[in-house]
Amino acid sequence: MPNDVNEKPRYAIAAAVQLPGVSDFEFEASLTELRELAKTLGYTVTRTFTQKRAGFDSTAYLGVGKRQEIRHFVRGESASDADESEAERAPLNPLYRLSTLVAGADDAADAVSPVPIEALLVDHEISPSQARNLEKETGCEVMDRTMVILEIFHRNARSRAARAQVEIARLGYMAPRLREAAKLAGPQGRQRSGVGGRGAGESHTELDKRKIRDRIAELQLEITAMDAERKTQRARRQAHQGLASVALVGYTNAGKSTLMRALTGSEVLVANKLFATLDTTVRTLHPESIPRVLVSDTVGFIKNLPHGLVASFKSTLEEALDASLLLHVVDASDPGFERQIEATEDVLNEIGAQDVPRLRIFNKIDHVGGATTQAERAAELHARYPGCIVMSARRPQDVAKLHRAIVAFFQKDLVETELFLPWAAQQLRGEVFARCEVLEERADEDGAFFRVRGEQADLDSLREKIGQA
Ligand SMILES: Nc1nc2c(ncn2[C@@H]2O[C@H](COP(=O)(O)OP(=O)(O)OP(=O)(O)O)[C@@H](O)[C@H]2O)c(=O)[nH]1
Ligand SMILES: [Mg+2]
Repeated sequence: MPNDVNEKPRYAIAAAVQLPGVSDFEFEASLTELRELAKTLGYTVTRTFTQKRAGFDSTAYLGVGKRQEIRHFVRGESASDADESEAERAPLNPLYRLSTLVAGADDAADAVSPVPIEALLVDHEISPSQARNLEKETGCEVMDRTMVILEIFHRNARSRAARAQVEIARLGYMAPRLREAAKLAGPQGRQRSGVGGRGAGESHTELDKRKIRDRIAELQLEITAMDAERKTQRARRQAHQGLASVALVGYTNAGKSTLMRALTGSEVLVANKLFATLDTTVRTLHPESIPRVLVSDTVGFIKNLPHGLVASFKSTLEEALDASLLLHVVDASDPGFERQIEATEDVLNEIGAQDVPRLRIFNKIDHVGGATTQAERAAELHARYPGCIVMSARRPQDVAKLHRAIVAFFQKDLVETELFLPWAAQQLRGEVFARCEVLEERADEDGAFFRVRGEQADLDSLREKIGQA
């Protein structure tokens, strides 16, 4: 968003534990994604600390050694500074720091960051106490994957509905963290007094927790009201135009909004950022078809989408449930696209959309690089995912192909028939063309004959009108 460019650079480091059973590829892909998420928040990740462990350290997620290494990198000091030699303390000298950067030697275990580190991003959801201990030991603010995602949603939420949904998810994330803080705070955390609106014996934390519960309830009411509004709008749309609707769903940054623009000629937000879209927008497929098709753009998915967000965005995603066809957009140029397909399908199942027909769209084929050629990748995808579409949203001929596929899906159920329009009913001629695809037209002295293709319901209602005319 607009202020990103002017903001001063902010630096962060990333850390992750590689658990047994997680492949190197999967582990790296997830870390790459965390760095992308960080970039979306305005951070540059200067270094990544990784560690293989059988499980997370219960106290502070990472093992003691790794924690010390990070502290040293961030603060230029280690836990055992007292008995450190002069040579070991040298990294504190700014000139030394600069030289390590220039030499690209910052991967060394004893390196010190040449730039101030504002945050440590952890590639898992960790417990509040793990986060706090890690923070204490490393000397910098810790954000886990969930918090990073929540923060992005928070920044990108524009509409009232999206803001309310994100706030609920954030409050849900915060609530247990308050509880932890209360436990640790001990007796001081539990001031016993009845002043300031607090009930007798109610601690600050309990008060805060109550406030959070109240706020969540209030937001939920607001959302219910907005939902009702949305439902009415949706019902009106459906009554008006029949039920032909498709929803673009898929992993964040796959190109859903770009396709939405290309398919409908509308100006929705496209950005090379994660979770650029948080609201559902609905537009008509362009050029218009018979039947008329509505296209909706939806919020993107991601691996381990925080549960609070899935729940909060359910109403937004309901648009996807209502669709007659889901266009599952996949970034074919992303080496981790299979994992992204899985993550998307998990969320779709979670919201109960498993039975909605789906068309897989492998987008960004123009962006496939490396050892595989675009033709090879396309052939491989067609073989593995029968019926899929492989395309680039940047090529008009590909967009036209997708347009045809969408129209064909909705025309499957159309019936072909003949209509006779007597000269006395010519005022309905416009309606015939609007509701049906006219394949042939001929006329005689009584009126006009049309060979048409259309939906059974539309044809029935047209015949009735003609009969009454
Ligand atoms: N090379 C290439 N880039 C594309 C293509 N389609 C989209 N992009 C780019 O990919 C980035 C993300 O596109 P969006 O359309 O915003 O993606 P999205 O799926 O709506 O993302 P979210 O709203 O974050 O879920 C943008 O920089 C687009 O310009 C394509 O076919 N080829
Ligand atoms: Mg988008």
